[in-house]
Amino acid sequence: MSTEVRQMFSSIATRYDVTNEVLSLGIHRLWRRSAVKLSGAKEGSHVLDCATGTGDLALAFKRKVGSTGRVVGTDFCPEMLESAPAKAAKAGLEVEFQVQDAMALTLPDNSFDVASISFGIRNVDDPVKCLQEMARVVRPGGRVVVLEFGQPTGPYGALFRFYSKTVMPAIGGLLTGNRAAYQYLPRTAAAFPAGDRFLSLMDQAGAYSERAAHPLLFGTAYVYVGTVR
Ligand SMILES: C[S@@+](CC[C@H](N)C(=O)[O-])C[C@H]1O[C@@H](n2cnc3c(N)ncnc32)[C@H](O)[C@@H]1O
Repeated sequence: MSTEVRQMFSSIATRYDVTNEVLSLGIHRLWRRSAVKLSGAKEGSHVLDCATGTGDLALAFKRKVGSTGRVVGTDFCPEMLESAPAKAAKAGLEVEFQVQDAMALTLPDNSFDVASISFGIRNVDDPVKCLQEMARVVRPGGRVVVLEFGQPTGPYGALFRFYSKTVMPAIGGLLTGNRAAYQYLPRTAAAFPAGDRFLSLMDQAGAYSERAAHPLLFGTAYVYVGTVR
Protein backbone atom coordinates (compact mmCIF):
# COMPACT_ATOMS: atom_id res chain seq x y z
CA MET A 1 0.00 0.00 0.00
CA SER A 2 2.63 2.53 1.02
CA THR A 3 4.67 1.79 -2.13
CA GLU A 4 1.63 2.57 -4.27
CA VAL A 5 0.96 5.80 -2.33
CA ARG A 6 4.59 6.87 -2.74
CA GLN A 7 4.50 6.14 -6.48
CA MET A 8 1.25 8.07 -6.86
CA PHE A 9 2.68 11.17 -5.15
CA SER A 10 5.90 10.81 -7.10
CA SER A 11 3.92 10.96 -10.36
CA ILE A 12 2.10 14.20 -9.46
CA ALA A 13 4.92 15.89 -7.51
CA THR A 14 5.94 18.51 -10.09
CA ARG A 15 2.31 19.62 -10.63
CA TYR A 16 1.16 19.23 -6.99
CA ASP A 17 1.35 22.90 -5.96
CA VAL A 18 -0.43 24.37 -8.96
CA THR A 19 -3.17 21.73 -8.77
CA ASN A 20 -3.59 22.34 -5.03
CA GLU A 21 -3.93 26.06 -5.62
CA VAL A 22 -6.53 25.62 -8.37
CA LEU A 23 -8.61 22.88 -6.71
CA SER A 24 -8.75 24.58 -3.31
CA LEU A 25 -9.18 28.07 -4.82
CA GLY A 26 -6.32 29.09 -2.53
CA ILE A 27 -8.27 28.15 0.61
CA HIS A 28 -5.58 25.68 1.73
CA ARG A 29 -3.50 28.70 2.76
CA LEU A 30 -6.14 29.84 5.26
CA TRP A 31 -6.43 26.30 6.62
CA ARG A 32 -2.67 26.06 7.11
CA ARG A 33 -2.74 29.38 8.96
CA SER A 34 -5.43 27.99 11.29
CA ALA A 35 -3.30 24.88 11.93
CA VAL A 36 -0.27 27.02 12.83
CA LYS A 37 -2.36 29.21 15.12
CA LEU A 38 -3.98 26.27 16.91
CA SER A 39 -0.60 24.52 17.36
CA GLY A 40 0.48 27.09 19.94
CA ALA A 41 3.85 27.43 18.13
CA LYS A 42 5.61 30.67 18.95
CA GLU A 43 8.89 32.46 18.33
CA GLY A 44 11.70 29.97 19.01
CA SER A 45 9.54 26.80 18.90
CA HIS A 46 10.87 23.59 17.37
CA VAL A 47 8.42 22.11 14.86
CA LEU A 48 8.34 18.87 12.87
CA ASP A 49 6.04 18.77 9.83
CA CYS A 50 5.46 15.14 8.77
CA ALA A 51 4.37 14.19 5.24
CA THR A 52 5.31 17.76 4.36
CA GLY A 53 5.20 17.14 0.60
CA THR A 54 6.29 20.33 -1.14
CA GLY A 55 6.67 22.00 2.26
CA ASP A 56 3.86 24.58 2.44
CA LEU A 57 2.94 23.92 6.08
CA ALA A 58 6.60 23.75 7.11
CA LEU A 59 7.12 27.19 5.55
CA ALA A 60 4.05 28.57 7.33
CA PHE A 61 5.49 27.29 10.63
CA LYS A 62 8.88 28.82 9.92
CA ARG A 63 7.26 32.22 9.42
CA LYS A 64 5.76 31.81 12.90
CA VAL A 65 8.79 30.50 14.84
CA GLY A 66 11.28 32.94 13.30
CA SER A 67 15.04 32.71 13.11
CA THR A 68 15.38 31.37 16.67
CA GLY A 69 12.99 28.51 15.93
CA ARG A 70 13.67 25.29 14.06
CA VAL A 71 11.43 23.63 11.48
CA VAL A 72 12.06 20.20 9.99
CA GLY A 73 9.88 18.96 7.11
CA THR A 74 9.83 15.22 6.38
CA ASP A 75 8.19 13.03 3.75
CA PHE A 76 8.70 9.46 2.54
CA CYS A 77 8.48 10.50 -1.13
CA PRO A 78 11.74 12.20 -2.27
CA GLU A 79 10.07 13.54 -5.44
CA MET A 80 7.49 15.44 -3.36
CA LEU A 81 10.31 16.98 -1.30
CA GLU A 82 12.33 17.98 -4.34
CA SER A 83 10.93 21.49 -4.81
CA ALA A 84 10.71 22.30 -1.08
CA PRO A 85 14.27 23.55 -0.40
CA ALA A 86 14.13 25.99 -3.35
CA LYS A 87 10.71 27.25 -2.21
CA ALA A 88 12.06 27.85 1.29
CA ALA A 89 15.16 29.60 -0.05
CA LYS A 90 13.04 31.81 -2.34
CA ALA A 91 10.94 32.83 0.66
CA GLY A 92 14.09 33.52 2.69
CA LEU A 93 13.19 30.79 5.20
CA GLU A 94 15.61 28.24 6.65
CA VAL A 95 13.85 24.87 6.85
CA GLU A 96 15.47 21.41 6.97
CA PHE A 97 13.96 18.71 4.77
CA GLN A 98 14.51 14.99 5.30
CA VAL A 99 13.20 11.77 3.76
CA GLN A 100 11.38 10.01 6.64
CA ASP A 101 8.42 7.68 7.06
CA ALA A 102 5.92 9.31 9.45
CA MET A 103 5.24 5.90 11.05
CA ALA A 104 8.90 5.24 11.85
CA LEU A 105 10.66 8.56 12.45
CA THR A 106 14.40 8.37 13.09
CA LEU A 107 14.23 11.40 15.38
CA PRO A 108 14.83 11.48 19.16
CA ASP A 109 12.04 11.40 21.78
CA ASN A 110 10.81 14.77 23.14
CA SER A 111 12.80 16.78 20.59
CA PHE A 112 10.03 19.08 19.28
CA ASP A 113 7.42 21.43 20.74
CA VAL A 114 4.98 20.71 17.92
CA ALA A 115 4.54 17.98 15.31
CA SER A 116 2.12 18.46 12.43
CA ILE A 117 0.74 16.60 9.44
CA SER A 118 -1.51 18.14 6.78
CA PHE A 119 -3.51 16.03 4.34
CA GLY A 120 -1.09 13.21 5.07
CA ILE A 121 -2.50 11.05 7.87
CA ARG A 122 -5.26 9.79 5.57
CA ASN A 123 -2.52 8.28 3.42
CA VAL A 124 -0.50 6.38 6.02
CA ASP A 125 -1.04 2.65 6.54
CA ASP A 126 -1.69 2.97 10.29
CA PRO A 127 -2.92 6.40 11.50
CA VAL A 128 -2.81 5.37 15.20
CA LYS A 129 0.84 4.34 14.88
CA CYS A 130 1.53 7.67 13.16
CA LEU A 131 -0.20 9.59 15.99
CA GLN A 132 1.93 7.68 18.52
CA GLU A 133 5.11 8.34 16.59
CA MET A 134 4.39 12.06 16.30
CA ALA A 135 3.65 12.23 20.04
CA ARG A 136 6.89 10.37 20.80
CA VAL A 137 9.05 13.10 19.26
CA VAL A 138 7.10 15.93 20.98
CA ARG A 139 7.89 16.91 24.57
CA PRO A 140 5.19 16.41 27.24
CA GLY A 141 2.82 19.39 27.09
CA GLY A 142 3.66 20.03 23.42
CA ARG A 143 1.09 19.59 20.66
CA VAL A 144 0.40 17.36 17.71
CA VAL A 145 -1.65 19.05 15.00
CA VAL A 146 -3.44 17.24 12.19
CA LEU A 147 -5.09 19.01 9.25
CA GLU A 148 -7.30 16.67 7.25
CA PHE A 149 -10.43 16.61 5.11
CA GLY A 150 -13.81 16.04 6.76
CA GLN A 151 -17.19 14.99 5.42
CA PRO A 152 -19.49 18.01 5.38
CA THR A 153 -23.23 17.26 5.52
CA GLY A 154 -26.46 18.91 4.32
CA PRO A 155 -26.83 20.85 1.06
CA TYR A 156 -23.28 22.17 1.26
CA GLY A 157 -22.05 18.59 1.78
CA ALA A 158 -23.89 17.44 -1.35
CA LEU A 159 -22.27 20.28 -3.33
CA PHE A 160 -18.86 19.42 -1.93
CA ARG A 161 -19.30 15.73 -2.82
CA PHE A 162 -20.26 16.66 -6.37
CA TYR A 163 -17.23 18.95 -6.61
CA SER A 164 -14.81 16.41 -5.18
CA LYS A 165 -16.08 13.39 -7.12
CA THR A 166 -16.60 15.11 -10.48
CA VAL A 167 -14.70 18.38 -10.78
CA MET A 168 -11.54 17.40 -8.83
CA PRO A 169 -10.67 14.30 -10.91
CA ALA A 170 -11.38 16.17 -14.15
CA ILE A 171 -9.22 19.20 -13.32
CA GLY A 172 -6.61 17.21 -11.37
CA GLY A 173 -6.33 14.77 -14.27
CA LEU A 174 -5.90 17.59 -16.78
CA LEU A 175 -3.23 19.37 -14.72
CA THR A 176 -1.19 16.34 -13.62
CA GLY A 177 -1.98 13.68 -16.22
CA ASN A 178 -2.95 11.37 -13.33
CA ARG A 179 -6.74 11.37 -13.00
CA ALA A 180 -6.61 8.35 -10.70
CA ALA A 181 -4.69 10.35 -8.06
CA TYR A 182 -7.55 12.85 -7.94
CA GLN A 183 -10.11 10.05 -7.68
CA TYR A 184 -8.08 8.58 -4.81
CA LEU A 185 -8.30 11.93 -2.96
CA PRO A 186 -12.14 12.18 -2.64
CA ARG A 187 -12.46 8.41 -2.17
CA THR A 188 -10.06 8.34 0.78
CA ALA A 189 -11.36 11.64 2.20
CA ALA A 190 -14.94 10.26 2.17
CA ALA A 191 -13.86 7.08 3.98
CA PHE A 192 -11.42 8.50 6.54
CA PRO A 193 -12.68 9.03 10.13
CA ALA A 194 -13.56 12.70 10.68
CA GLY A 195 -14.60 14.75 13.72
CA ASP A 196 -15.36 12.60 16.80
CA ARG A 197 -14.29 9.45 14.93
CA PHE A 198 -10.82 10.89 14.42
CA LEU A 199 -10.70 11.90 18.09
CA SER A 200 -11.29 8.21 18.91
CA LEU A 201 -8.13 7.38 16.94
CA MET A 202 -6.28 9.95 19.03
CA ASP A 203 -7.63 8.24 22.16
CA GLN A 204 -6.50 4.86 20.85
CA ALA A 205 -3.00 6.28 20.42
CA GLY A 206 -2.95 6.66 24.23
CA ALA A 207 -0.49 9.54 24.00
CA TYR A 208 -2.70 12.61 24.52
CA SER A 209 -4.02 14.17 27.74
CA GLU A 210 -6.39 16.44 25.81
CA ARG A 211 -7.59 16.54 22.24
CA ALA A 212 -10.01 18.69 20.26
CA ALA A 213 -11.45 18.93 16.76
CA HIS A 214 -11.81 22.33 15.06
CA PRO A 215 -14.02 22.26 11.92
CA LEU A 216 -13.08 24.50 8.99
CA LEU A 217 -15.49 25.63 6.26
CA PHE A 218 -18.55 23.71 7.52
CA GLY A 219 -16.48 20.60 8.19
CA THR A 220 -14.79 20.45 4.78
CA ALA A 221 -11.60 20.05 6.80
CA TYR A 222 -10.62 19.81 10.46
CA VAL A 223 -7.68 20.82 12.56
CA TYR A 224 -7.21 18.25 15.32
CA VAL A 225 -5.03 19.26 18.24
CA GLY A 226 -3.65 16.83 20.80
CA THR A 227 -1.67 17.78 23.91
CA VAL A 228 1.07 15.22 24.50
CA ARG A 229 1.07 13.47 27.91
C1 LIG B 1 -1.70 15.11 -0.08
S1 LIG B 1 0.02 15.21 0.19
C2 LIG B 1 0.11 16.47 1.42
C3 LIG B 1 1.41 17.21 1.37
C4 LIG B 1 1.50 18.42 2.29
N1 LIG B 1 1.48 18.03 3.68
C5 LIG B 1 0.43 19.41 2.02
O1 LIG B 1 -0.32 19.76 2.95
O2 LIG B 1 0.33 19.89 0.88
C6 LIG B 1 0.33 13.76 1.15
C7 LIG B 1 1.80 13.54 1.43
O3 LIG B 1 1.92 12.48 2.39
C8 LIG B 1 3.11 11.78 2.09
N2 LIG B 1 3.04 10.51 2.82
C9 LIG B 1 2.10 9.55 2.72
N3 LIG B 1 2.38 8.54 3.56
C10 LIG B 1 3.52 8.89 4.22
C11 LIG B 1 4.31 8.26 5.23
N4 LIG B 1 3.98 7.06 5.73
N5 LIG B 1 5.40 8.91 5.69
C12 LIG B 1 5.75 10.11 5.18
N6 LIG B 1 5.06 10.74 4.21
C13 LIG B 1 3.95 10.14 3.74
C14 LIG B 1 3.10 11.70 0.58
O4 LIG B 1 4.36 11.39 0.03
C15 LIG B 1 2.63 13.11 0.22
O5 LIG B 1 3.71 13.99 0.06
